[in-house]
Amino acid sequence: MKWEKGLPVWYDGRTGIFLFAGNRQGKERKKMNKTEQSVRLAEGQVIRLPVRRMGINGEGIGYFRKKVVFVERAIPGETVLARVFEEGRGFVRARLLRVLKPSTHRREPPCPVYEECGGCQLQHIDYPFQLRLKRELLKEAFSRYTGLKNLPIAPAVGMDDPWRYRNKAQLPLKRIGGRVKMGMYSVRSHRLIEMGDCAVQHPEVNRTLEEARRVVEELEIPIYDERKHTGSLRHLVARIGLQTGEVQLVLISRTPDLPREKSLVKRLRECLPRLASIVLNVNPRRTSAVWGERSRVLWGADAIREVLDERIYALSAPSFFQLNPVQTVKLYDEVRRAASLTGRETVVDAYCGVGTIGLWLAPEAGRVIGMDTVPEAVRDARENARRNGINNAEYHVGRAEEWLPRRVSEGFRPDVVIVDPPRTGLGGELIDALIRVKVPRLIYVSCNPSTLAKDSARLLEGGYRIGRIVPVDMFPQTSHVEAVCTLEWDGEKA
Ligand SMILES: C[S@@+](CC[C@H](N)C(=O)[O-])C[C@H]1O[C@@H](n2cnc3c(N)ncnc32)[C@H](O)[C@@H]1O
Repeated sequence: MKWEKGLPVWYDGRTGIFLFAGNRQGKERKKMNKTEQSVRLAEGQVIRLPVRRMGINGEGIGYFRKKVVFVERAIPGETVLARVFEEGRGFVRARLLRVLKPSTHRREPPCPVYEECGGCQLQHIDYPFQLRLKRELLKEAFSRYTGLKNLPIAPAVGMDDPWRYRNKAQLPLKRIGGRVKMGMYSVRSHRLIEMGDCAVQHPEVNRTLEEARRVVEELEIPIYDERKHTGSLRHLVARIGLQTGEVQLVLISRTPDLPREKSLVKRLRECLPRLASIVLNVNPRRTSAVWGERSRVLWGADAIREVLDERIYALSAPSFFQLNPVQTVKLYDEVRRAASLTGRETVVDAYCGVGTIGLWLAPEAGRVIGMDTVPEAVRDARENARRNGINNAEYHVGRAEEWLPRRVSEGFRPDVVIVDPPRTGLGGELIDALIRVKVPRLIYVSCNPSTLAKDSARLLEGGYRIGRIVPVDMFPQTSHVEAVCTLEWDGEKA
């Protein structure tokens, strides 16, 4: 007999289950017949689990009696003791109790709030192994959705220093007692975890947010209460141009104005001399979405500037921009390599944001056409083309899944199409249009291995073949994976 957290336990070698004395589930389980035991794995049971691989959310995954078991903070290669806390269809979630056989890649997470904060998932794993696991995630996703096992997936392109890389953070606020608190929500909850000096955010982003929080508290700006849907200020957002040092602060409010707005702007400017822009974004809805549709500049410029490899980019508050500028250069270089342009091609930059990828390629292309649904981003893209002396690029406001099929039906035939969609992936209409148009080179930039692999499976069925897949680590310490997947039109197959 062993002891676990003050309870005597028996290990049943046949089932691999630890049975607690006095535990109803344990007693009932002893009475079950063999078939029942092979399928039931109830809440509270403690199991011994060899961890086989990493899940998309960074959890360790093992298999127990044909069920997939997810255990947060367990590392592939380890054997752990875990307690089941949730049973789903064909899977269970279990909490890590003890690591019986630790991985050589396990390390002490440097962040003091790592266990509570939902921001990072891999700080307990050394960085080289994080990169290997991310590559494996892509491999598994492609194997599951396309059935292809030996795809040419390159080693993940990592960072020399995988800390303090994030150029932007958006944090919710809460008034608790007399204090204004700010932080991340802990996993699967709205419990606010104060983060202090976040180890993956740029120090200037941390400083801007903390100073702004202090000023908001000092001026007693009313904070939004999500339960009652009252108060004003919901989130603070800070973004920095790493090369220019310019900082933008966005105040996201339920109400169209903030009380003491003038004093607030004055104090923020006094406390934060690197601010180049203060914007109020209004989100009056009862929603967990952070951003509202309308923005108003309270002070300074409407956009900050960033420089990537000698190109300058304007970034308005609502426009998307990659969160890790150091890796963005490597990501776009990878896209340029994949495109292998000769100067004559027509290139489509679908989901273009502020035009970054298209402008990276424009000097080597005949013509670049980009589109995005956010009007501010398209305005930035046009301005960015002008500022960089690029006159063969045009940008449109529109949905890629509507724009491209319409143009294809009018006879438009691009040579290279780059798609860089949100996590949800490409729409069916866009995939159909890409199959109809038979693009010689289709470059899919993705931040979600599952949708990338699912969409690729449909493109493969339609006549494309996969050239190369390169993971680029845009988000060290987290389980997120970015990849550049090159697809080529396979004339023979079609
Ligand atoms: C992952 S970002 C990529 C942006 C850009 N390629 C870059 O590297 O910065 C996705 C972009 O798609 C835009 N977007 C979302 N849905 C869209 C759609 N249906 N059609 C076109 N653009 C869309 C978003 O506004 C965002 O700018």
